[in-house]
Amino acid sequence: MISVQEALTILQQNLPAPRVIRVPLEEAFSHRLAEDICAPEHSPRYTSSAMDGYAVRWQDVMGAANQTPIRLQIAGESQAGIPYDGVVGVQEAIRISTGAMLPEGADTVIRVEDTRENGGGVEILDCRKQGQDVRYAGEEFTAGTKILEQGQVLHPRHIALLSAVGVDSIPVYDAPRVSLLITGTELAHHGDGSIKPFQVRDSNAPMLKSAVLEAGGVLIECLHVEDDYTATVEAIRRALAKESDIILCSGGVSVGRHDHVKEAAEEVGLHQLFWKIKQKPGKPLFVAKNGATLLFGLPGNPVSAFMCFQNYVIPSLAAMQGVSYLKKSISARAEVVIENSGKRTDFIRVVITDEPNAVPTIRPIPQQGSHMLSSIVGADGYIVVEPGSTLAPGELTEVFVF
Ligand SMILES: Nc1nc2c(c(=O)[nH]1)N[C@H]1C(S)=C(S)[C@@H](COP(=O)(O)OP(=O)(O)OC[C@H]3O[C@@H](n4cnc5c(N)ncnc54)[C@H](O)[C@@H]3O)O[C@H]1N2
Ligand code: MOO
Repeated sequence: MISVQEALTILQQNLPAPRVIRVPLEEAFSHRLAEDICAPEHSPRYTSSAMDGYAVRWQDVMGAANQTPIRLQIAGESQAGIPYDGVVGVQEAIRISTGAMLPEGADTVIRVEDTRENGGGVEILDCRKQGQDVRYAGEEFTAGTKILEQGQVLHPRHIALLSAVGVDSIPVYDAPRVSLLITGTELAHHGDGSIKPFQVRDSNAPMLKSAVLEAGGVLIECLHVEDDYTATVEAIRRALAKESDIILCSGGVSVGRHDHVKEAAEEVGLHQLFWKIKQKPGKPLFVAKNGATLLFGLPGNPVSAFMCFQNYVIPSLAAMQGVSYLKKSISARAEVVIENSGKRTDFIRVVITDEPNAVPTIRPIPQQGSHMLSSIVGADGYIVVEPGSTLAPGELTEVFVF
């Protein structure tokens, strides 16, 4: 059996390289940028008005006030999308809408509220400073400025920024392609109304499907096989033929007479990277490789499957999307004594309590069985405690957050 660290290192050395694809902006949501993006255009693109009002020359209106209004001639209009094509002359005003292009010759905008129209003219009743309510071309950033960094996950606000400056398609990391293979003769669908007393509802398939999506992967297919060697061989062969980056198997990796995943994987040409890690839960995790495809044989116990997904599959999927091979962690203090008197590294599920102006504290979930899903639902993360080691109350430790 190898250690947790050895397993992580082997995995890191064998990860498929990230694939870069160019996608139209409309399809970029939730992808990760593969390159820095520089703005092709200034923002704003042109100098415009921030308010509805009149575009004027500061020289003509300075000093205008309620008691001493200044009258200008209205010479035209600049509407958003229909600019005024002349030049603003002496003592002229141009009606202007919010977002409309500031006409040549004007340098200041007077809001409608600070004016009074009469006849063909307008009286300016107030003005504060030259350039008021003008938005200048390039004032946010100029063309060529770096606006987004490689690795950024594209949320709606990032997509808005890219479209505002005329980016039409972008290089992103392709979502890793994942095939799921759920093994187990005892399994029944979660919605099965005529489940037999000796059957188990399949919670790994729904969990892993959503876990893959949450980690940025794309699910190619989800196959179910009974604990049958030939069926398992065929299912893995099929997943390989689909050019999966990752084949994620559930169950059938221990030493029972009906555990076939390891032998079946080897039969179709995957070679073992490791099998069995000195850890709890998840001891029989099996990882194998064929070309650019990695196979994870997750143990069938639902908590073991989840914890192996957290500790090994998530960092792998992240690395395949251009993110360094890291797990998200925080520092926290133990509330109580936490010890590992066993022989395997223990992934102890903990509840995190935020403390005002202090380091958060943690306490273990009381029931940690690898068949008890409540041990991960009731927890906020896990700590890694080596065999024979003890955390004293108040001691700082690293917590990997779910
Ligand atoms: N003699 C030994 N037996 C076992 C060992 C060992 O070292 N020696 N290791 C134990 C450990 S640790 C684990 S973890 C399990 C892993 O076994 P498998 O990966 O072969 O998983 P299965 O036997 O198929 O199932 C185990 C358990 O999980 C339930 N299960 C399976 N699939 C699902 C699913 N999709 N949804 C919900 N529950 C599932 C299954 O019914 C079993 O109860 O092996 C130990 N045995
Ligand atoms: O890996 Mo097992 O999870 O210890 O039950």
